[in-house]
Amino acid sequence: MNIGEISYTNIIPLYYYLDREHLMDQGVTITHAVPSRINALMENQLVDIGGISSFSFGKNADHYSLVPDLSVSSYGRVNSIFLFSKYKIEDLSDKKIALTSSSETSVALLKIILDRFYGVQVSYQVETPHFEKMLEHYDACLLIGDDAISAYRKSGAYHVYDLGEIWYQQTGLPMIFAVMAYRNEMETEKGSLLSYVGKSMIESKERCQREKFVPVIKRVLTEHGGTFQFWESYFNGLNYQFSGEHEKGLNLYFQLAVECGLLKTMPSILKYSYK
Ligand SMILES: C=C(O[C@@H]1C=C(C(=O)O)C=C[C@H]1O)C(=O)O
Repeated sequence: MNIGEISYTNIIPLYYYLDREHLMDQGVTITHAVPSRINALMENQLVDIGGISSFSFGKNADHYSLVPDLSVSSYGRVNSIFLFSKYKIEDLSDKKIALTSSSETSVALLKIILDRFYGVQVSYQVETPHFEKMLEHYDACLLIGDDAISAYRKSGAYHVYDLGEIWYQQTGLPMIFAVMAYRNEMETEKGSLLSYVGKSMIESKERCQREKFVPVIKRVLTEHGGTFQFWESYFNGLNYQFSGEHEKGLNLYFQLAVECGLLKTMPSILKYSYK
């Protein structure tokens, strides 16, 4: 079994307390990469279970199921998914926007927000995430994850929009950026290991929450700098559940994606029930 692990700070709580040695003994490997890469590896059956963009789950819902109770979501500001713009969002008509190549959920979310919530038509181009280079050539850029956090520190005079905040203001529902999904074959091929991995991720998340993320924050500080207070409010602003409200939020996102022509059909959300 190969587990996909997104190489961003926001998803660490779901993986932090995994017993990696035990997993290795079971023949499990772990692949680290940005979300779009994990999504592609899972589509190509090279990753079996992992945090993936919720949009990628929507595209592949016939072949994937959700590990219950897990997501990377926000009710309002997410603080790591930003549109940095030279213009106010309502004045972006006919402008050129650079989209990070690392994302699928937020790329579709931005298109939904501009089309459906602001009624502005723009042109898009996918680019390697690089704050300065993107804004040298484009009127605005979308960055996510740790790229967005470091760009925010130098965003100075640009208009900065948090997509989680806009989604919540417009819909009153949480925005689900990542889900924990597995390829359906795993249920028959690796049922007990799948169950162990899913339960371990839930336990990891719950322990991190009980500890108020302190051990995670200490590790993140050594790798990414910043202040304890910043990371504390970052992790507390994120939501790692998958409740009925999350399902509502995800279904609305999928419905709008279908209406905008970003998804072909409305996906159905299947959840695993542990035996
Ligand atoms: C909260 C975030 O959510 C991420 C956004 C994703 C996307 O846009 O495809 C995918 C996985 C999430 O980890 C973030 O990266 O800042």
